[in-house]
Amino acid sequence: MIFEIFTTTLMGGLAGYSFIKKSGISNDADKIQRIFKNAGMTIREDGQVKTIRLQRKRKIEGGTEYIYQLPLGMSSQEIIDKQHVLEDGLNIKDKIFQFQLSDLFQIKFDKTLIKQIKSLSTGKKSKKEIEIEFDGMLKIKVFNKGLQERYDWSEDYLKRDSWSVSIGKTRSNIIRHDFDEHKHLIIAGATGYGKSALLKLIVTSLVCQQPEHTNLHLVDLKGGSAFQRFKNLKQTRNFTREPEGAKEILKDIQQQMEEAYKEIVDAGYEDIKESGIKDRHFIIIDEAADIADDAVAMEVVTDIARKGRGAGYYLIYGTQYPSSQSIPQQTKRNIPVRLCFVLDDATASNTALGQTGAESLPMIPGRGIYKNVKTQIVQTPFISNKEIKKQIAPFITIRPREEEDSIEKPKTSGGNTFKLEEM
Ligand SMILES: Nc1ncnc2c1ncn2[C@@H]1O[C@H](COP(=O)(O)OP(=O)(O)OP(=O)(O)O)[C@@H](O)[C@H]1O
Repeated sequence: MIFEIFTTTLMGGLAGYSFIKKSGISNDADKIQRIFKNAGMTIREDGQVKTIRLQRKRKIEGGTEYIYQLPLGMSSQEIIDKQHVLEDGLNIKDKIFQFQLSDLFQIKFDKTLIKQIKSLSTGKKSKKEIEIEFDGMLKIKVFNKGLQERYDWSEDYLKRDSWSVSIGKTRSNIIRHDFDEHKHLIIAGATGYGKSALLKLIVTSLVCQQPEHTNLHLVDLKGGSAFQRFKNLKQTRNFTREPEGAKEILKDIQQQMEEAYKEIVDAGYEDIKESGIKDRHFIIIDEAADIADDAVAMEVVTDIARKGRGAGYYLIYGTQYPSSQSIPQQTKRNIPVRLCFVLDDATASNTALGQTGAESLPMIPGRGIYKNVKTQIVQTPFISNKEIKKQIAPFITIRPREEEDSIEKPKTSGGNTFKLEEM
């Protein structure tokens, strides 16, 4: 019976394979070339239409890399912006049943055999995903399967005594954001795709990795539920859920930051790293759009983005409504590193990321684009509230009631532990 199913499927596969081969559409290199022409990714030179030229291809883990030469006058950014057009083109089905010979060879003879054959015959294959890079040559990596849809955070991702936080996985790498190197971070994304989860993960990691030197200023304008669990951490210097409270805290931080920077410079150092001071301050704002109308608060945000790096005041700025109001131009210029989950449209993606792409991410919580030097698609680790509770438990202080009340107000001292004379 099993043999019969297998041989029938094999014959069907062979027929399908030879049809696809004949029509030339199984070949991703040909498809890419056609997509470029059809989508107008061409230039005109001496009256001729020119597009990318395939130089070579090679097998990589999970797919194939195609290496192209760009014609003079075509920009790689233009191609990166059209990644979704390429991806859609490569995933267009030419018929209901579509499988290749290689799919049949991957069948495992175990108790899932029937399921595997069924999924082949219903054509439920994983969507192909691509990554584009330009380093003088245009490299298009085509992966036969999508990125892992979820992975759980574990303690192994912690890097003790470091400001480098694990924030995602690509197919081949763990991506870490090193706050001492890249300082600020903008996190954008439509509601429900992992922004708050990532902010909680960052706070937990910082507290566990640098418990003695992390200073948190938490502005939770989404109702206070996400950051509430961090309110009584010994590292929490300020906590508010109100836009008005946020303004007061921000003004106070601005003053502290300026004093700290002056001390560093007066002592003859260029920045906090050079001074050897170990403390760092993280101003974490969840829903920046809620203070976007407040000119004073926004002026302070821009100032921290501009001057905070030298003084060790780092901004982590989350919003689900990226716009020119919620992320002013100057703030954007000073925060080149972004992590963007799926967004409503290309305009929002352009605002948050400086390029399109976030609008066509798959609707998978935790799937995002991390833009640093390179632009990479990542899956962020998932950390449960139970795990957060376990990790931060050693750092919770039970505050006397009076102090508990005052944490909503900015603290003018205590948060700033810059003591150069102690070094
Ligand atoms: N990295 C992840 N991997 C898998 N699932 C995730 C991940 N991050 C978040 N989720 C799931 O998505 C849900 C929504 O996440 P989260 O609350 O972080 O979204 P959000 O973008 O902050 O939304 P909102 O703005 O409405 O709070 C979580 O409850 C969780 O179930």
